[in-house]
Formats: sequence, C-alpha cells, structure tokens
Amino acid sequence: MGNVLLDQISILSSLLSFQSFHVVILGFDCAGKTTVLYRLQFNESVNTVPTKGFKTEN
Ligand SMILES: Nc1nc2c(ncn2[C@@H]2O[C@H](COP(=O)(O)OP(=O)(O)OP(=O)(O)O)[C@@H](O)[C@H]2O)c(=O)[nH]1
Ligand SMILES: [Mg+2]
Repeated sequence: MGNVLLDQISILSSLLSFQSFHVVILGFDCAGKTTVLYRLQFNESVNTVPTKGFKTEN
C-alpha cells in the first residue's frame, strides 16, 4: 500500500516538473468526462450535451 502511494507521489512529482502535459479522460457514456474537462479548465460546472466523437481543450 505504501509503495503504491509513493509511486503515485513520484508520478505526480514528475508531472509537475513539466511546463505542460496532456490529460486524456476516458469513460462510459454519461460518466461525466465533459463535466470534468470544463471543471478543470474553467473551474465551473456547465450543462453538457452528449459528446459526438471527442472534444479537446487547450
Ligand atoms: N450526480 C452527478 N452527476 C454528474 C456528475 N458529473 C456529471 N454529471 C451529470 O452527468 C451527465 C453527463 O455528464 P457529461 O459530462 O456530459 O458526461 P460525458 O461522459 O461527457 O458523456 P458523453 O459525452 O455522452 O460520453 C450530465 O447531466 C452531468 O450534469 C457528478 O459528479 N454527479
Ligand atoms: Mg461528453
């Protein structure tokens, strides 16, 4: 358990050392992927419609 936690902290530390990185959000239909995407980018909750294909934000 502790090793897993340390691995996660190590991964997070290496991510934070980058200027930018890509995040891919995968999940079932209506799982909340678009909601999470907009929450991360704009820090607000938005009403969503089902996504056709895929959506990207910079
Ligand atoms: N109760 C609850 N509802 C949520 C949560 N996150 C999202 N929703 C609702 O779930 C519905 C679907 O959210 P989306 O973000 O559109 O889901 P999605 O995974 O992008 O769906 P698709 O694009 O169709 O694959 C919306 O009505 C959201 O308001 C949550 O944490 N809790
Ligand atoms: Mg969506």
